[in-house]
Amino acid sequence: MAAQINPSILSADFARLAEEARAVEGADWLHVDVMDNHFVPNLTLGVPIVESLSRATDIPLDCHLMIEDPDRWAPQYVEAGAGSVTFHAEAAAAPVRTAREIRAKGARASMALKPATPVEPYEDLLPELDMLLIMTVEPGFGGQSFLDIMLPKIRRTRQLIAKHGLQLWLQVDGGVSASTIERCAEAGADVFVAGSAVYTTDDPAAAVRMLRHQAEEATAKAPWACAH
Ligand SMILES: O=C(CO)[C@@H](O)[C@H](O)COP(=O)(O)O
Ligand SMILES: [Fe+2]
Repeated sequence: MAAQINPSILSADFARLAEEARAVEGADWLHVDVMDNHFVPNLTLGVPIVESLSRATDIPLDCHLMIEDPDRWAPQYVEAGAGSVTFHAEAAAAPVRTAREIRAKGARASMALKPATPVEPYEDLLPELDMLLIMTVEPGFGGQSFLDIMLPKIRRTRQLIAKHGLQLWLQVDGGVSASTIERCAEAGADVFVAGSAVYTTDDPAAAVRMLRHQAEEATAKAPWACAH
């Protein structure tokens, strides 16, 4: 699969979300960070804004739920128009049921792991998912520094995907920029969330194109991609 770049609107101007979505034309997905001030110490937006945003843009929405009780809320984000819904493993009481409900409603099901959460306990669940998100910062805020110590987890996850012959997408989120995206791609990520690296530039669409180019060049040289 070609590298996908998902700009995070957490770094956009929330008063001009429709315009900010247009500014990243060509992006694969628009990453929408939903925070409830309980699972993470920050508060962003909820179902009504996702509904409006999905009407305002043709770019599919990749909703990253950093909330408690995602089992209850995740299906509502599919109904609101999200094409992909990510819930956190640390917050879900019934991740298999929640993933199945997301898929049954017609969206891609994805699960996220905080930096201290290992992937291995979830190996048997991977076939239930369309994407796994490895957080490369502690969730809650944009503009943080990329955690290099997550690279081994990305590599191990890519090996698990190969071992089971899965079509699972592997997303990284947090501190992804021109200076870190190549390391992520080499390690095995194929979906890249970038907030500040896209929205703090004068030309967000050009930043998306540049990040995609860098990721694809790095992937072409990566041992995991050559083995395909
Ligand atoms: O989920 C989160 C933060 O919790 C992210 O999606 C951030 O929005 C990424 O921002 P940058 O680190 O790319 O600035
Ligand atoms: Fe996110």
